[in-house]
Parts: sequence; structure tokens; C-alpha cells
Amino acid sequence: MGRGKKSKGKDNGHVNGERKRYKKFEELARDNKNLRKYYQAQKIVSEEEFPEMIEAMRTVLPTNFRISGSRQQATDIRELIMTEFVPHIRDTQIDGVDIEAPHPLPWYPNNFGWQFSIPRMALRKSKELRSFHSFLVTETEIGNISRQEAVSMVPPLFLDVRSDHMVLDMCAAPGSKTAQLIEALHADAAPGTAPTGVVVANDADYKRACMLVHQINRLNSPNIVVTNHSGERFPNILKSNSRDIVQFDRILCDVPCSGDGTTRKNVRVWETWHADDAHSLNPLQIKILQRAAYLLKVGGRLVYSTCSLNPVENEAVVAHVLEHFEGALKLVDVSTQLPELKRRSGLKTWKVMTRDGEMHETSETIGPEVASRSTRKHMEGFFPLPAGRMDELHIEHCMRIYPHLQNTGGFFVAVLEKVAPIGVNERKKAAEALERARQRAAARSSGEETPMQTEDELKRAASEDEGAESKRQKTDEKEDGSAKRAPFLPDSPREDPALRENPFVFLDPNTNKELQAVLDYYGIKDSMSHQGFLSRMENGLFRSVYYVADSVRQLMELAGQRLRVVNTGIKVFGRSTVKEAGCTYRLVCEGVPQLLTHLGDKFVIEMTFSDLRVLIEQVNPLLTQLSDETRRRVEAVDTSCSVIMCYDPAKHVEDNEKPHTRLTALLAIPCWRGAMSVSAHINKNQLRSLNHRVLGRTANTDGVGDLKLENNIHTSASSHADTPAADAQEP
Ligand SMILES: C[S@@+](CC[C@H](N)C(=O)[O-])C[C@H]1O[C@@H](n2cnc3c(N)ncnc32)[C@H](O)[C@@H]1O
Repeated sequence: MGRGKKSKGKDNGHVNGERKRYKKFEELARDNKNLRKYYQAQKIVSEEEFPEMIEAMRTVLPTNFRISGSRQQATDIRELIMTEFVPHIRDTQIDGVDIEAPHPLPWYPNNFGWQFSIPRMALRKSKELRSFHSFLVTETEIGNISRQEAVSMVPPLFLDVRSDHMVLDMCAAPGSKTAQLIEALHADAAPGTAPTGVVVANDADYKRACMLVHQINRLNSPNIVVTNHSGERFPNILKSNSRDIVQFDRILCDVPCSGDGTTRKNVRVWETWHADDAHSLNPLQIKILQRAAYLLKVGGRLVYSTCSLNPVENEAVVAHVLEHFEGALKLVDVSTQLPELKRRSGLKTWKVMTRDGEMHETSETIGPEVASRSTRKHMEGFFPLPAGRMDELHIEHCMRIYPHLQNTGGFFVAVLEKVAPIGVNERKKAAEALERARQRAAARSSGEETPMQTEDELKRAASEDEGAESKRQKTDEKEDGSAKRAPFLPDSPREDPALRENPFVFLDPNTNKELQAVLDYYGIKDSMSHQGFLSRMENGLFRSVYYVADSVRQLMELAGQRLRVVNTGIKVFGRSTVKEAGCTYRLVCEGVPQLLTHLGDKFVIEMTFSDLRVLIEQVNPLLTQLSDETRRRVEAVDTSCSVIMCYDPAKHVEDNEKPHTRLTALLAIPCWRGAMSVSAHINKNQLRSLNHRVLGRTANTDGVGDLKLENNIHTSASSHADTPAADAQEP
């Protein structure tokens, strides 16, 4: 549900001191008189359509997933689903009933969003379906697939994230939309280049922020920072040598909400729903959106979304914030984007329901007996603005997605753009830029080169001038090294005893000999910035080394202690437990995509298809089992050392054997070079996935399949005792 955490003061499972018996899922009535009355009165759909919508809200939601990760990898996974699973499931019948095959969501770009409805009992009765289910579980574990409600995939698509954008996800946990934002940042970068932007994923709830870390770590991005602030109090980060604050190009406000668009998944909403749930959330939602507006650059885009159908949490919030900023924010008409996505326009009129079930058109009819003092304080914000004003603000540009339109949950999305500065500082800066543009235009027209410009042209020139000014500032910082000089103060340890982690510190290879030795050993090239390594110190020692993109480092240096950083970067090196190892640090699985192009050549070893087969089929295969060239290259590195073994499907087409499914993405596998053997240093799910995709061998999570995976896992009991057993359990 959208709220994200239990509201304070709830019963904790007790009523009047006695333990409350929660009804079983199937005992719950999928109905609520007040809910029906409320939405019928709002006329959110026509009278004829209303029963269809309520019926859809009662049915079980289909399963949806998104193919995630890098574009090329995602393409390979999509091909596998289309060629292997869809045709089989399409032909499957259970007890004489056809099973609906998984199908792509028509509006999701590149067929990367999918939907299917397979009854649980059907899974038990069909080998094909069980196999598909196991595939989903495995690929989800390793981050190639994300289970995500279809409508929840919508808001990031309207943010239009580019590779150089500063993006803020205000209420990010558990992180399914953050993952989309990170993917968009990487997908937009030119082939072979890294994005220069940042995604800051923030959540007010520390525990949920930690869940978010788990979700996004699977994407192996060095361009992400996870922070823990109340969105409405997200701190100002000052640019260096300036009183200006860092602002974002894109902001997602997927705010806490009552979640009544999720009745198909959270059946308990039917039992607990009341219209005034929205009343306590509306003031917070307004504050979060207002803060986001301040943090947004002029010309930047913001998406506000909820999984609630209630106008008090949706159009009311948007309308009052637009009104508050007096034209600095405007709603964007996105009706021609994602044309296949069925949606309805935002509401311009609605009524407010109080706890007694009465509907009100104005706050004047609401008495103190049905509204607490704090509710009364905010009541104006629940109602629509005067009719003419709702038209002027184009509230119809908001999007409402209803469950019956395309078999999904319910959702609300509004796309906003900041068209003018807000606040004293921003206005002053804009006025200065306008004056500069005026003076330039005057100078030009006195030289009779160009005629005097119109006010609009001047404003445009001024806003371009501001952009150029901020670019100039960045370049100046680079040139005079001031950004580098800005001292980085680690985020302070939190007061909450549950938050025990040590703060991140950047490691400078010029002064940190241990790091320099690791970089020298692995021949890390200058193409990888040496300033992005950081760690969490434990008793003066660092166990793991992480890496962040320059953009993240600059942001963290500017923010200093102001930003409560929960996590950032990707782990690239882990301290080795093997005493005789060539280097005290080994390569870490999740760091492979980051390190691959920057490692010394001898550590990246190309292999043939038959080498790949040996590596994923056998436990610690002997070096003698590899092809001659591959073996020669592995033997050229120290024993007890990490290497990355790569299979490039584009290069090794001459091999007699071919992968089971069409592969286009390079497969890069971190390995451990033992005295006589080499072993893939990956976890069970990664091994399972490779065996399936490369060799067509399945090892299902429920035991179905022809691969006995237990035998392939590298443990201390494995046949050649020269792999780092402790490391193998945690690659
Ligand atoms: C609807 S959920 C967000 C879902 C998330 N965007 C996703 O796609 O996975 C709302 C989140 O807001 C967080 N939250 C609640 N109050 C907040 C606040 N004042 N500021 C920031 N986050 C808040 C909750 O902890 C919850 O994780």
C-alpha cells in the first residue's frame, strides 16, 4: 500500500487489550459501502461504467514484471521469454482450460513490461508453468527481472530522464521506480560511455531505505546515492563558492498515500478504507510537492504520483501547489505520450466526505464534531479551487488510471514543469540573467547587427544564460580544482542505535598506499577516475571498496554532513581471506560491469564457447580442460587471484556449439584462479541463470529440471581445495 508504514498509534494487533484476530485473505469482504458511495458521488467514471470499475477493483491482479538491467542484457532476456516460454505456455491446457500466455504491456517501451495471470494451482499441474515460474524467481534474484505492478511502471516513463540529469526520487522505497530511473540514466548514455548524471533515492523511513538498497544494488550503478530524509525537509546543498543550491533536472514525488488504487492486491483496504484517510495525508503530500518544486531547476520536470483514486490526495494537492507558486509551475499535456496507455483526465470538481459519511462541497458545512482541529486547519486544501481557476490550471492534464481500463491497479500521475523561478534567491538570479541578456541585446542592436529583441526572446536568452552560467561554474571548478579542494566531511553517525553503520570515507590513492597497491596490482587504467573509491572504515581497516561516479562524488563533497547517506556506489573490491593471494583484495561480482573496461588486460580473459561450458558446468574445472589459448592466459596471472573471463557471442560465432538461446550481450564472469583450476565466482542463481541461457539446462527452484545445481556450487567441500571457500559463499 502507498502509505509505506503503519500510522502512529495504531493498535499493534490489539483491540481493547485483547489480541485482534485478523481475517484470512479469503474471508475478507471485497466491498465497502462508503467507498462505493464516495466514488460514485465523485463521478470519477460514468454511471454505466461504475459497476465495471468496482468489479475490476474486486478481482485478483494479474502478475506483472519488467525486464531490467542493461539494454542489451534486457533484449536477450526478452528474446528468451518470447522464444522459449510464450510458445509453450500458449499451447498449455490445464483440466481442459487454455492458459493465457504472458504478453508484453502494449504501452511499455521495447516490450520490456509484461503481464500474465496463471492460477496458483495451474503452476502445480504443469511442468512448463513451473519452469517459467522458476525462471522468474531466478532472474528476479539476480536483477534481470523486477516484479512490479503495471501502473507503478508509469510515472518514471513520463519523467524523460537523460544520462546527464540530476534526478531526485523523493519517496523512493522499496525502489521499483528508482530502478527504472537508474536504467533510464544508463540507457540514454551513448554506447560505451557512462552516464554523467546522478539518481538520489530518498526515503524518510530508514528501514525502508535499506530495502531500497537491496533492490537497486542489483543494478550495479555507480551513479546512485540512497539518502534518509523527510522529503519535505530534504536539505539544501550549496554549490561550492556560491549561495546557490544544487537543483535537480528531474524529481519524482511518488508520495505516501491511502493506497485505495491497490484493492486488487491489498484486499484489506476494503475493510479499513475511509475517505478521511486522505485528510491526514493531504498536508504532507502538499509539503513534499512544494519542497520538490523548490529543488527543481527552472525548465526541469517533476512527476507527482499516488496509488490512490482520491482527489483529495491527487488533484487537490496539485491544484493547491500550482496556485501557491503563482504560475512558476505548470501541468504538462502528455496526452500524446504513451498513446496505448488508457487513461482519464484529472477531475475538476469533487466533494469531501467526513467520517460520518456526509459529503460536503465546501468546508463551511463541516462541523467540529466530524473534523479534528488539525484537519480543520488544512481543510481548504481538500477542496477544488473555484471552477474557472481549475480550468486555467488545466487540471485535465492530470492522468487517472482505473483498474477496469486495462486490467491494472488504480493510479494517479501528474507531470509538472517549472517554468519560472520561485523564492527570493531564484528570482534575484533570474532578474540578473535577464538584465545581462538585455544589455547584450542592446549592445548588439547599437552595432546594428540584430534588431532589439522581444521580452520573450530576452527571457529565453536569460534562461539559457543561467544554464551557461552553471556550466561555466562547473568548468571553472574543474579548472581551478576548487571542487576537488572542497573538504569532504563524512555523514555523521546516526543517533538511532539501530543505525550502526560506519560513515563512508573517500579513499585517495595518492595518500592511501593500500588502495594504490590494489589499483597497481589490477592495472586499473586512467580511464577510470581514481577519485571515486570509498569505503566504510571498521577499526581503521576497510573491508570492501566501493566506487561512485564523479557526479556522485561531487554531490557528496558538496553536501558534506548535510546528506544522511544510507548507501552509495557499487562494491568493486573485497578483502580476500586467502593468505597466499597475490593481492589482499579480490574482485567482487557486482563490480565486474564497472571494472571490465578499466582492468589491466591480463585480468580480462576471452574464452571460447567450450571454455564457457566447462566453467559453468563443472565445479573448479582443471586448467587442462580449457582451450590452449585460454589456459595460457589464465596461467599468466598469479595463483590465488581474481580474473574476469568473458564470452563475446559476437566474436565466437565460429564455435561448433551455440548457446541455447540467442545471446548478444557479453557474458563477463568473475573467476578465481587456483593452482590447478579456475572457478566461476558467482552465486547459485547466477549459475542457474547461465546454465539455462547458455546450455538450456534448467535447475528449478522447486527441484524440477535436469541440472543438479548443488553439485555446481563452489563450497569448501569442493573437489579442488584451492578456491577461497569463505569468499565463494559471498561472491
Ligand atoms: C508509495 S511509497 C513509494 C514507492 C516507491 N516510489 C516505489 O516505487 O517503490 C511511499 C514511500 O514514502 C515514504 N515516506 C513516507 N513519508 C515520507 C516523507 N515525509 N518523506 C519521504 N518519504 C516518505 C514511505 O516510507 C514509503 O516508502
